[in-house]
Amino acid sequence: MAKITVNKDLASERAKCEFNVEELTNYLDGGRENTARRRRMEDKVLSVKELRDEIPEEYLSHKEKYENAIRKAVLFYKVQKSLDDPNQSDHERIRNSYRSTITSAIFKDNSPLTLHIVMFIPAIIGQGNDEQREYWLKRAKNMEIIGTYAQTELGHGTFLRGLETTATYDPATEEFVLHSPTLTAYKWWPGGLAHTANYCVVMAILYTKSKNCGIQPFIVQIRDEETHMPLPGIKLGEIGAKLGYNTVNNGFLGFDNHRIPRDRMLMRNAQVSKDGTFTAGANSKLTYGTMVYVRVLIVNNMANLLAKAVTIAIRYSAVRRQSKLKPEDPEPQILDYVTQQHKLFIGIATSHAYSRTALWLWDHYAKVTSELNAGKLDNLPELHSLACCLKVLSSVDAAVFVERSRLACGGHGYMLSSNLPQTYGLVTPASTFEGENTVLLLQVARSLVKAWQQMLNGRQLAPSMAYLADQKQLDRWDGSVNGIIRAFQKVARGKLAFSVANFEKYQKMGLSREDAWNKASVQLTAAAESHGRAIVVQVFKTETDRIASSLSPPLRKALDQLVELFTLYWALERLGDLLLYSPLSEVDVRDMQARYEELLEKIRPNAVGLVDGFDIRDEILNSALGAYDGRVYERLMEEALKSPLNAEPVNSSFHKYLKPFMQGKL
Ligand SMILES: CCCCCCCC/C=C\CCCCCCCCC/C=C/C(=O)SCCNC(=O)CCNC(=O)[C@H](O)C(C)(C)COP(=O)(O)OP(=O)(O)OC[C@H]1O[C@@H](n2cnc3c(N)ncnc32)[C@H](O)[C@@H]1OP(=O)(O)O
Ligand SMILES: Cc1cc2nc3c(=O)[nH]c(=O)nc-3n(C[C@H](O)[C@H](O)[C@H](O)COP(=O)(O)OP(=O)(O)OC[C@H]3O[C@@H](n4cnc5c(N)ncnc54)[C@H](O)[C@@H]3O)c2cc1C
Repeated sequence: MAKITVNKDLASERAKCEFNVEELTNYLDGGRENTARRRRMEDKVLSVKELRDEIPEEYLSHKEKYENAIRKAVLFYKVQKSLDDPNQSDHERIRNSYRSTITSAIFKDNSPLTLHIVMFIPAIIGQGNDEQREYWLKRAKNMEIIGTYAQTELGHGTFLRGLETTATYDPATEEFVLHSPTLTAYKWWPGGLAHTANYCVVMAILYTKSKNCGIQPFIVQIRDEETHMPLPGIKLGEIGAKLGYNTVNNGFLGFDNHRIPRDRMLMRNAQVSKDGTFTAGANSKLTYGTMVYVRVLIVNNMANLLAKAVTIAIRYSAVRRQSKLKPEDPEPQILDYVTQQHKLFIGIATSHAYSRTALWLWDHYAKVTSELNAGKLDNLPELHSLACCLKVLSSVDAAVFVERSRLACGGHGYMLSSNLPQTYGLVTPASTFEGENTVLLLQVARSLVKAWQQMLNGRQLAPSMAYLADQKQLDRWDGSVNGIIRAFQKVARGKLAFSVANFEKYQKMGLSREDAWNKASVQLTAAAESHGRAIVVQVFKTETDRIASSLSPPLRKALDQLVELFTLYWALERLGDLLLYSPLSEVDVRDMQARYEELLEKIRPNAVGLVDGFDIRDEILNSALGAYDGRVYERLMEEALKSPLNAEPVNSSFHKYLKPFMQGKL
């Protein structure tokens, strides 16, 4: 293997690191064997030359980008399949791949098959009865059919009960008639829907015996399996260029009285019999299960995307020298500016916080799902609330810290060759898709208000809300991590109590329950956000303590510093709340600030080691600024030279327009 020359600043950063980077990687992967397995998979995928782009994607046309993405998606799927361990359960397969970011090496802007894997197959698993699973899963898993999840419409994304697509049962032919009565009823957004999928799970309002039976899932063929032409009665297309996700092939879909057989309604929860009799499921919200599943996955996805961005920004900050700290000294590495550390170290800590939280949530999801399969529904409301609030917080924080990583790279962070703009394009839609964040916070608030009433009635609360029942005030400020976690719980409790009181006050003033809720909703969403913060700091701390106990002291210390930094960062961000709801004094604030600055200093020598520990290969980072060797300037120039405009010294537009214009001839 050719020896790589590493930038000397990066090399000396690596020499300074106080812990064993490989041990950190193994910790993140969940063990040495998992690291080895992940690397084997990466080696295998990256050895396929055809999966690499000859021309940078950004110089392709919209159409070429899609065609190239499909070419690679097919090949990538085959390589992945050849590496699959058939003995793993679906749960293990997902858990074991939580650190896999190899898809990013192939697609800068995500794959057109994402929705097939992430929603179509899970919708069949979650919504299909045994017979339907048997038939459709085999076809979907073998890629004999490609599907997506078509729920959102041009006129409605959030409000599912307001969807306009109808599925009307016709007992005479034992068929459902799918129809889009208006333009706003067109399905709009589903990934892969435009030109990739030939099937989809369509969420539509079911009518049988002239009754609205609510939103139900239907598996619908939309294109001919041979010719790929849209079937009669189906209008399909692409929704156009977007901020990101441009290779995901998001589409629109309209139905003109399109008929499908009765057995195409996915009938795990509710059923329609041959004569049109509707049997409701145990809980109508089980129909929303696919969204819960994806919200859980998003938390992990956000942690991985943030790890990527912060790896790029930290390495770049170790290489980049700018300005002067002291007049007599040379220009320092920008990583030596404490403001730069403040911008970036929180990104490292946040990625750790959400990857720990994501695993914790995934295990919780798996437990509740197996209960649901056994007919026990008691823990569904808590799971829904947790998935909503952790999806919201992880997506908001990832978007903020990815963008901060980009800004921290100055002008070069604006270059597509840094891969930071595209990474932002991948994190920011997560605040909207799978439930718009404000709307999901209102769902969390709804569950908190309910819990509050249960507490007042002396009933037991779900474990993640149990802290609400602790009425004791904090008698003194405790600045330890555990002390701050308790303070965050007091903040969440206090804000909830305040918003419930206002919600009730507005009703007493004569507003309807709905109007009072709307009027109190800014406070309610703030309480929901605080609840989420309390959960994340607590899970981050307890899960790190639990898993890191057997690590070497230097690594343990580095992880404890990240947990403390994360906790202090949010305490300092939320000073107003803490001053209102905890016994925090001005002196305590000064102490916290001092400790925060001390932590930045302690983390500084380990910063490059910490991002190296994420073990994200150059091919996955795809960044001129973030490569392992730190050849930032050389790579920027190499990438610049790939611009098609650099293929000729004089562009034809000079003779056509500029020259006549400058010579006054145009
Ligand atoms: C760590 C392991 C990870 C491993 C990772 C492995 C590798 C995986 C690789 C990559 C993963 C990458 C993932 C990222 C890519 C993702 C691409 C995503 C593409 C996007 C797709 C989409 O966006 S699909 C469309 C999504 N749409 C939405 O989310 C719509 C949002 N709206 C709603 O959900 C509802 O309408 C809303 C909840 C807002 C309101 O519903 P409504 O019927 O009006 O209900 P309401 O009256 O308000 O409440 C009634 C009652 O129901 C309860 N409830 C609501 N929802 C649920 C639910 N889902 N489950 C359970 N209960 C629910 C609600 O709380 C109320 O309860 P009560 O208060 O009455 O008790
Ligand atoms: C990249 C991307 C991929 C997507 N992929 C898919 C897909 O594969 N399949 C699919 O079905 N959908 C998909 N979607 C659609 C996505 O799920 C919706 O955009 C999302 O659910 C939000 O709905 P909306 O766009 O209708 O926003 P709206 O609900 O119209 O929200 C607009 C504003 O109104 C506010 N608002 C709405 N309702 C309330 C309320 N009750 N209280 C307070 N404020 C409210 C929101 O907070 C927001 O500020 C995708 C979207 C994106 C961006």
